[in-house]
This record gives sequence, C-alpha cells and structure tokens, in this order.
Amino acid sequence: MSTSTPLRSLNINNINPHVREAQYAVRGELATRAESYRAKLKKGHPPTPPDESLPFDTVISANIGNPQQLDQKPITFFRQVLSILEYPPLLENEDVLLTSLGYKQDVIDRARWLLSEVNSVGAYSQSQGVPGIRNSVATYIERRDGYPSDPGNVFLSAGASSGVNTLMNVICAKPETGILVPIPQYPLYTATLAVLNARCVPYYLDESRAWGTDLSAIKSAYQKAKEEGTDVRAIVVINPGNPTGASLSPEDVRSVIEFAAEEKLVVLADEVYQTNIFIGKFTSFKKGLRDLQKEQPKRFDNVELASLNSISKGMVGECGHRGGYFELVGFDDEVQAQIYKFVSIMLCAPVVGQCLVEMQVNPPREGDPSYPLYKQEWDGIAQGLQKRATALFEAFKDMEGVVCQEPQGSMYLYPTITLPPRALAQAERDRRAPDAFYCFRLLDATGVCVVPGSGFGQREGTLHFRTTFLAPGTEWVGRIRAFHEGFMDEFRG
Ligand SMILES: Cc1ncc(COP(=O)(O)O)c(C=O)c1O
Repeated sequence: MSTSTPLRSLNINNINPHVREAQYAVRGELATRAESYRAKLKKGHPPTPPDESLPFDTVISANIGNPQQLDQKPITFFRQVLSILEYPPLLENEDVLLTSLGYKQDVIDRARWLLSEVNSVGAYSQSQGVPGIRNSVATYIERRDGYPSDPGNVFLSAGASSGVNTLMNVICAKPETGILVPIPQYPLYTATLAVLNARCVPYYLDESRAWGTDLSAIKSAYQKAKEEGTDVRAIVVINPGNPTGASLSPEDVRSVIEFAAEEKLVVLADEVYQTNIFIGKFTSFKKGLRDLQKEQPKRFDNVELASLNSISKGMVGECGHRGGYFELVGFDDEVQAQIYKFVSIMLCAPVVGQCLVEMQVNPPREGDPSYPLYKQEWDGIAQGLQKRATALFEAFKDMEGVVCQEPQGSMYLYPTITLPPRALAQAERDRRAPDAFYCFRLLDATGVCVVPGSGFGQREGTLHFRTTFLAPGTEWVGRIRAFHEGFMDEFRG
C-alpha cells in the first residue's frame, strides 16, 4: 500500500533512485518475515501466551553471520575490560574486581591502558582511530605476515562495512567506473555500487573447484567490461569467501596481485573471516604482495592494496559493537588524504568498537592470567563452529537434489539445489525466483531463515541458498532435512 500523499515532500518516485535500486537480500523480505514470526513467538510483558498457530517454536536466523544473536557467548576477557571502560569508577575498588568478581590483573591493566589512550569511551577519537590502537593493529599485522605495517596506514572503522563504503566512495568517480566483484558475493558490494551509481563487473567463482578463484574468469570479465566502456579500477576478493566459504591458496593470492599489477587495479581484500578457517591456512593479501615485492623488486611497487578486517566475525563475534579496520598499502599520499577526509566527515568509529579491535588483535597471551579462560573460550567457539559446519554438510550430502562443497572457512554453506519442475512452475505462479520460493517455504514450515542464492548472484540456471552454521545444537538441521523431504515429495513428478 502506498502512503504517498501530496502533503509530503518525499515519495518512492522522487527519492534517490540509486538507493531504491540497491538490493540487500540478507536483510530482505525473508528476514522481515522471520522477525514477524519471532515477534509472534515472543512472550510479552506482562507474559502473554505465545502464538501457537506456527508449526515451530523458535526462529533460527541462519540468514546472517550474527554470532551472539545465535547464542555465541562473548569472550570473557573482552567484556570484563569493556565493563571497566564503560564505568571507570570500578577501578577505585580493584579488590572487589579481583576477589568478588574474579577479574584478573591483566583485565584491570588493559582497561587502565585503554582508558589512558581514549580518555573516555564517550569521547570522539581521532578520525583515523585511536593512535595506540592503530599501533596494536600494525603489530598484529606484522606478527601475522612477517612484514612491517605502518600504523599511519591503518584506519579504524565502524565494522568492515564502513571501510568498504569509504573505499568505494573514493574509487567510484563516475557512472562508468567499474569494480570487479566475485559472484557469488556478499551483497554489500553490489548494493554499495548501486547506491554510488557505478558498475559491478561480475567474475564468477568456480563451483566445480570448491568455489575457487579462477584467473581466466577474472580476465575475461575484465576484457568484456573494458570493451563495454567500463573504466575498471579495482577488484574485490573475499577471502575466506562469503557465501562460499572458500579460501584462496597462496598461488591464487599471487595471481590476483599479478593481474592487478598488470592492469593497475586496486585490490580490495575483504579478510573478515581470516580466523574462520577449517582447511588449510589463511594467506593475507598483504603477505602475498610483500612476498612478490621481495622476489621481484620494482614490478609490484605501485600495487594499491586495501585489506579489511572486523570484530564481527572470527571467534570474536562482536558485530553489534561495530568495529573493524583497513590497512592501505601503496596508495598515493593525496588519495590517502582524501580517504582521511572522507572518514573525518563521519567523525570517528565507535570508540568501544575500537577498543574491541585492540583486544582482538592483542588478546591475552600464554602466561597472562586471563589466557587459560580466553583460550578455552576461543577453542570452544572454533570447535563448535566446525562441528556444526560438518553436521550441516553431512545432512546436505544425504538430501535429494542438494550438492554442497566441503566447508573450508567463514561461517556459511552454499549448497546447490535442483528443484523438481513442478516446484519451478509453482514458483513462477507465485512470482518468486525458484530459490526464493524454496526459502520462503522452508521458513514458513520450520522457522529456519536462509537466503536464496539470487541474493548473492549465481550462474544462470543454477539455484542455491546460503545458511550460516552458527545456530546452537543440530536440531534445526533435522528441521531442514525433514522439510526438504516433504518439499520434494510434494513436487516430485
Ligand atoms: C564478507 C563480508 N565483509 C564484510 C562484512 C561486514 O562486516 P562488519 O560487521 O564488519 O561490517 C560481512 C558481514 O557479514 C561479510 O560477510
């Protein structure tokens, strides 16, 4: 129903058309319906009986990588430090913290140090981020890659999303500007390009090679875009992938950098899942670039790389606090100054989020009083994720018409589904894409919310859905399996 009235200035036809056109399926109609089911099931205050008309008693939001909404417990060290940062008078009673609350001395020391850096978490920080925290990020990057990092090139951000938004705003100069984006992709990229009225240049990942990054696909997408008059300026790589979970091998990382160097493309390396690895080892683009620069002096001097990380993912899962960072390598000083100006217009990233970035990159070490619990919690989360990923993968293996790649990393599985012709015909009658039709039926029957492949992009004629494996337990996997059997029976031949 339209609510436009001549008395209002704004209506759907006169707002920025680029906002209207942007699509962001992970929070789309399915997620809205899931929220309405959740509201129906919620006991009110004062208590009202929950709605019993639904065939399930809980909603499982497997549509988005939101760990703590799905009951992942925050890491104790992080939250104990935050509690002091939010209320520094607690430090006046250190004994109470140590004896009654069981805080360890390193919690108190870290909180004192962070407070000395930020003064108060209620104050704006420098726009690029608190200097001491940027130093910690640079130290982490150096430890991870074995190459130095300059804190002057680190920008703290309100999650990786805000970093991507900054970089894309600066790169997208005109409607013909294009950015190579992997398909399937996390829709932040296509949505931001749509809002900026710039072009998405899709390159397809290779499902037959466990969603590998295929350089020949990148090259042909680039050539085609150039022939169509697109001024391609950058390439996005999501490693490990969302929605695919695939990790790039060191060779893949190198070949993307070599291509970027040849064609003068900025590399946007989205590395928010760098610690969510089940198979193999994470190779950062920064390390890949520095290795190439060492081996072949001069050839890679001008490569521009922006790599992003976040507190939202990994075992940290503090996405509601909105923290992250990006590191720039090889950018022109004047361009970097404009990036600084752009972030300064938003003043600064949330300071509590910045403090969480500090603890993420500089966690308790062996020998520190908080280390044993930190390690136990970290390992518990990592093992839980791997266990649930495997349970889901095993379930998909047994399901008719479902083919899934082995989980390698990140927080998602992205199976292909082949639906019976009668289901496709029903989807058409319902005016839904077939994978969306399947996902709505799944939600209505089980309360499990997943996202259709059409929200991430997929090859013509193929169907997928993406599910996280964050939800606790495996009972909900059984719900998916039972639904799927019933669905196939209903529409089969
Ligand atoms: C690949 C990828 N990049 C970026 C983000 C955004 O993360 P943040 O919460 O740090 O903004 C997400 C969130 O799911 C993601 O999957």
